[in-house]
Amino acid sequence: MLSTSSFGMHTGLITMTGNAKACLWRGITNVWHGSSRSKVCRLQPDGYQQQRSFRLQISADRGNVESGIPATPKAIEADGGERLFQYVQAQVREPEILRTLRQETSKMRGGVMQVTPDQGQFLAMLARLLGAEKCIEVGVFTGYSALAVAMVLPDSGCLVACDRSEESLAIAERYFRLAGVSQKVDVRLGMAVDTLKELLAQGDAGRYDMAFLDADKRMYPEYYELLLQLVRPGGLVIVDNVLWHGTVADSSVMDTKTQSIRDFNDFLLNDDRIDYSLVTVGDGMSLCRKR
Ligand SMILES: C[S@@+](CC[C@H](N)C(=O)[O-])C[C@H]1O[C@@H](n2cnc3c(N)ncnc32)[C@H](O)[C@@H]1O
Repeated sequence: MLSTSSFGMHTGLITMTGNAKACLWRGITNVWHGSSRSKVCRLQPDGYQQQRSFRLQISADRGNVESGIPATPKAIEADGGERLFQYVQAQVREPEILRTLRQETSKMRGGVMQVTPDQGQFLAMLARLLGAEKCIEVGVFTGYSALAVAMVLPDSGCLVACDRSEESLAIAERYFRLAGVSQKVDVRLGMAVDTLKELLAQGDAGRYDMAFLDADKRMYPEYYELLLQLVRPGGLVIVDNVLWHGTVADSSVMDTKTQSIRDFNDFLLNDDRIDYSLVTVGDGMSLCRKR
């Protein structure tokens, strides 16, 4: 059940009770089933979804005394996550072209799928830290994360951008042109597994510095194995949505998608081919550095 103090306005408060959780962004409502705790979230005036796993996950859980791990990081606990998320987004140096793309995408059906501004900036930072020349993205959509990375690649660099949606890629390509990075982006329309296998067949194993995985979640294990072959030792495979709106930590949620992400996270935790760090940026990103 949804109730709201000013439903339809960009700054309204939504209270979620019963068997529904909702997260709202510009003019679009997404409701999914989950636990019955009452939640509050604020509509976004600026076109990005609140992908705050922690905010949705705040519970009566006060942490584990035995392990010494607190319930939530101090800043989030003090704030509830809401203002802090807004504050973090306001600290992003978002180029105008990315802001325009984000705002256009947020009005589209499925606009919630694009990464948040801090994620885009974080990916660009990782590409710079790696001195990346060759990157791959699996799951481009309208191109926010791909553009964030392509913009920081050197002129000699290349991003292979994979997606199966012609319609989404058309928007992405328009923005690549507007940003003047088209020559650095190799757009591949089709099923991403086929594209990755083609790259391996043409001898690209170990040639990539960084890969970003943000497509169909149940295929993550297969993409990951292919991407791990494509990146060089010391290169990064970055996996998005590994917290799945916080549901991975809620033992009452047992749907197959959540469970597949939990299983995949556990697999990464134990994979000794990589150095591994799960960071709570956006909806959770796993950094997998190939050893
Ligand atoms: C979460 S969105 C990607 C968001 C994007 N990274 C961004 O920042 O806007 C997932 C994308 O994966 C694509 N996708 C899903 N399954 C795919 C597959 N099997 N092969 C290629 N692309 C796929 C979808 O078409 C969709 O555009």
